Amino acid sequence: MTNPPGSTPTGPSPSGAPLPRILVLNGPNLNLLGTREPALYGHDTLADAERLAVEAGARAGFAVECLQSNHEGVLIDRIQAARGTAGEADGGIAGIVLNAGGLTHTSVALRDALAAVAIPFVEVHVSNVHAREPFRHHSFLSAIASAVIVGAGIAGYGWAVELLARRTATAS
Ligand SMILES: O=C1C[C@@](O)(C(=O)O)C[C@@H](O)[C@@H]1O
Repeated sequence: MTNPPGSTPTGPSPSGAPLPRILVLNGPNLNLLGTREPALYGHDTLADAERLAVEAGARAGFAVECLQSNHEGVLIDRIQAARGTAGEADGGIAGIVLNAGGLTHTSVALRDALAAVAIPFVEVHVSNVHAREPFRHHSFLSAIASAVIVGAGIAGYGWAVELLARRTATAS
């Protein structure tokens, strides 16, 4: 269900006004969800996770755009492109759900991009990273995240969208 950047799978609101958008970004190896180390990550696929996010967005009046990439720069480019778009005519990006995979534990550049755009984001991990190897206990992203959801399986994607939708509605 990975959509090209700019797509709005849930369409305009009944009034015809564009829906605000939530961007669901997945990093390296998350395209393998469902077949990758199922004892750790379960059998649900990335398409299943994205479907939960789209459905949660639709219930809350948000369009959801999904992108997965194994390349750090692609993720950073998409985050940068979202900067300052929140009020734009196409709805703009009001929030980001991010599972950065292994980049979570290594990428200062991804953190810098998120800090630069100042768009609220929820960090999601399918597995409980704190119950795993020590190198997964540190995240470069958590300190600047609105919230962190770990170990809830793919349910975390739907909850993250719901949380961003609520917080965005409260903030405006
Ligand atoms: O790729 C991943 C997946 C992950 O982000 C998760 O969703 O549990 C946890 C990371 O440590 C790992 O590198």
